Amino acid sequence: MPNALELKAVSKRYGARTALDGVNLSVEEGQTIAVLGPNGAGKSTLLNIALGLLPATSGSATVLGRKPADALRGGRVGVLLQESGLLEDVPVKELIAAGAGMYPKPLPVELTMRAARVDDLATRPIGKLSGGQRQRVRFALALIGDPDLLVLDEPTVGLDVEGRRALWQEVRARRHTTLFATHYLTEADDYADRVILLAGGRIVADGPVDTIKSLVGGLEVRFTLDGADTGPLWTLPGVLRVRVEGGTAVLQTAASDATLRALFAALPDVRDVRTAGTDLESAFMTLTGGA
Ligand SMILES: Nc1ncnc2c1ncn2[C@@H]1O[C@H](COP(=O)(O)OP(=O)(O)OP(=O)(O)O)[C@@H](O)[C@H]1O
Repeated sequence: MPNALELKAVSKRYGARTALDGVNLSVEEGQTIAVLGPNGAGKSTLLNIALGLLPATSGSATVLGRKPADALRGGRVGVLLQESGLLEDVPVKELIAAGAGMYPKPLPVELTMRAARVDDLATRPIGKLSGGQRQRVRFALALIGDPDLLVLDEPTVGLDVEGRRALWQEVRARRHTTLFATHYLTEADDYADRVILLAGGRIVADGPVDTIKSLVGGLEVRFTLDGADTGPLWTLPGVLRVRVEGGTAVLQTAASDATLRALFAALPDVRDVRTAGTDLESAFMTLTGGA
């Protein structure tokens, strides 16, 4: 069986700007993959190339063993893109039924509307919906073709807590391959089998969430910086990395006891000291250069 998605040495340049730089990615069927990265990292560009909506400058992309655009046209791929336009005057149910007509084997319209939680909006014109309701309609349109690959670009933007939970429940229930871009690290933590971390158009980490966390390693020691110079913090025993978040210093350490003893010796007045295991947010900050 071919991989759901295969990118080989894919680069994308917009004039002098490199948006993707030699990206290699194999996605097996059934995986749920989160694409994370700071603004401008190349997430949307990667997703659009995977969908065949954007040509790569070099390298190759295949979806389910075919050219991405052919897979999309053949109805094998469901898509939710950021801010994609919807016909304003058309009622919700009519739009989703029209969407169903574009696929060879669509799911039943009513079932899909329930799954995306738009069943109570059936007769409402799109133009009269809130931002979150429109996003749920986009999700219904992504599901309706019962696709083998679901590609979602920041799918939960504008959704309330319950809306987010319901969307991910639905994605998990389908058990098909899903590739999604998100800024919500908790979504990657909770719902992805695998995380791809992009920075500056390159994959800087790729693996299960736990592996990404362990790449950064060890524990964190946090404390209020109170204007102290961060330079000497690098010399404390065990310290792997130092960063500053607001007025808080965050030390990544391989030996928290030794780091703490030396910290108290170096800064006797240090306050608000806390230690914790590395979370995905810290891994993200470290691996993407704190962007
Ligand atoms: N049509 C375009 N023309 C020129 N540059 C572009 C174009 N689209 C994207 N870029 C640039 O390519 C880089 C990657 O953009 P992309 O939209 O893929 O990032 P992203 O990770 O999705 O960002 P965000 O988190 O802000 O959505 C950015 O530097 C962006 O400015």
